[in-house]
Amino acid sequence: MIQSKINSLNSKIAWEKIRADTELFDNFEKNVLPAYMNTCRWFAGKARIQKSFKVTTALEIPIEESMALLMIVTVTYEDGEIENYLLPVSFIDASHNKDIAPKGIITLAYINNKRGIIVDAIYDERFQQAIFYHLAHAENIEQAKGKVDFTRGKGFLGEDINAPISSRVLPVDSSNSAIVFGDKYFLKLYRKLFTETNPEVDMVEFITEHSNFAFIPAFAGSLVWKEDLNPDITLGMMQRMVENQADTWVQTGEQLEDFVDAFMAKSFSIKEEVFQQVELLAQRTAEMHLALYNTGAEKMFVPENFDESYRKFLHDRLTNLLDKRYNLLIDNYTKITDVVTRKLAWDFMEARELIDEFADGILTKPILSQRIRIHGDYHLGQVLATKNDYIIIDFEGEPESSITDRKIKHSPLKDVAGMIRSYHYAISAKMLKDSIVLKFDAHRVQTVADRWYKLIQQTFMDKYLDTFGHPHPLFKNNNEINFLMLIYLLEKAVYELGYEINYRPDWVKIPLKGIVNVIREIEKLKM
Ligand SMILES: Nc1ncnc2c1ncn2[C@@H]1O[C@H](COP(=O)(O)OP(=O)(O)O)[C@@H](O)[C@H]1O
Ligand SMILES: O=P(O)(O)O[C@H]1O[C@H](CO)[C@@H](O[C@H]2O[C@H](CO)[C@@H](O)[C@H](O)[C@H]2O)[C@H](O)[C@H]1O
Repeated sequence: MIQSKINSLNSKIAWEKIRADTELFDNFEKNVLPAYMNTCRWFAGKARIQKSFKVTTALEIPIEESMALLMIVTVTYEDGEIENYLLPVSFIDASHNKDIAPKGIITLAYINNKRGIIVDAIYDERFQQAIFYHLAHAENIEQAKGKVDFTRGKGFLGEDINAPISSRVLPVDSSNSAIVFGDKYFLKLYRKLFTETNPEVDMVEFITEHSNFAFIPAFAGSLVWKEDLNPDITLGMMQRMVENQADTWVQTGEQLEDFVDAFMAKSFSIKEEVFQQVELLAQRTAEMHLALYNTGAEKMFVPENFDESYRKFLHDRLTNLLDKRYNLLIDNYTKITDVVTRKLAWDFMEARELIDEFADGILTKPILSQRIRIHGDYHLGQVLATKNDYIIIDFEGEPESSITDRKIKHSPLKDVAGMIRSYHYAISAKMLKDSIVLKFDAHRVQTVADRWYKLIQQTFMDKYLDTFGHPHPLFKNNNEINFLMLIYLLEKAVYELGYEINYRPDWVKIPLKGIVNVIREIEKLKM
């Protein structure tokens, strides 16, 4: 790994003109950035062999009496792949004595005879306020190349355009960074950048501007770097801030504690309140899909058929994923020590032919259901629980897919499968607790977990489909619904197998059981 070689940066040039100091930039790229970025949670390349860090663009944003630079840092890896990251930076003079979170301090610096620190500007209040001001006034800031275009969405309240507002960084470490304004607005600054509009902005803006669906945080604005001859690059998006108790992964986990207590006391009990919540989430999910089903919409959102090219895409994707996961599983098989997990792995490996044959149905079966833009990475962690309802967030799409693939239309059943898998995870993870595993026979624990899962799955599916009413062009008939659900459940569980092998080996059993559940259903269809 590349290490930092200096403690401070020096320049005789004023900070506002710092781009002219090529020597400083060179130093920054070689000696400061690698060390700093490797400490950041949002930098996804930590485990890879890094070759270089280059500031390929530095967009200028005026801030109170100074300037912040929205740097686009291009990271090149040894295998030749590159990634672009957004790093906003500003210089804070020591005499201003600002209280900056230690993780925001990039380096000490002497700039134009002034001692200070170069910081990640999200921690600099001047930057926070400037961004809010530009969003509120929907300004364009001209750059050496193109402009930074700030837009204001329907979710931005007129009363806030000129009113003072407090700002702070949300202390949640995730793949992006968030600044919160007056507990009213949530601004996400994207860290990993893509040379196309981020799907999240497309989706949130579309739902806010073209439907009455109120269960996403309304779109309040975005900032985009636009250059005539190149695709737009989305830098950030602002939504209304949602007061929430927790996400539904946490909520479901808490409810499952009651279920586990009942099980320990030898009874099977799911509170009526739990079924009501599952139904409400299913209803909101269906309503989100109805908001996205807009036959009069522009091309990006108009519903499409299961044409040949989509069928081929879906089939290729599933079979490629299967190839990758079979190889990964074979490579890691000896690390699996648990007998039950080994047996599940065997069941999966032995079913390759059956799965391939079933997957070929994607190419050959008549499918008259339609497809639309969907959430794409839908699970319990992507839904915030408010006092009495749910708010759906994080429309960035599947983390492993390219931006172009994330914008492909699917049957909304793919989202449903994501959520059903998540319920399966919730009960399975809970049942892995030592207090249960050590006390009860594995077969009995599995039977009880299956029973919980089947009831919840059925409750979700029934309410989801009822909300659409029958028939609906998105779901031609039950045969298609069942076939597509199995395909998407399989795809998701096979994807998850990779995630668990790489990040949570103790949980490998969960997606394997999900895959084997699908195999058993396929076998039943053949009988
Ligand atoms: N509009 C919002 N209002 C309040 N909190 C939010 C909002 N959007 C996201 N969050 C919080 O920020 C966390 C990260 O948001 P998410 O959209 O998942 O970002 P990332 O893309 O960084 O994963 C969420 O789990 C939630 O706690
Ligand atoms: O939320 P991300 O987009 O980062 O998704 C990744 O991490 C998820 C875990 O946080 C992972 O989700 C899997 O585990 C969840 C429980 O932790 C479960 O609710 C999901 O159903 C399951 O897929 C996701 O697969 C991964 O891409």
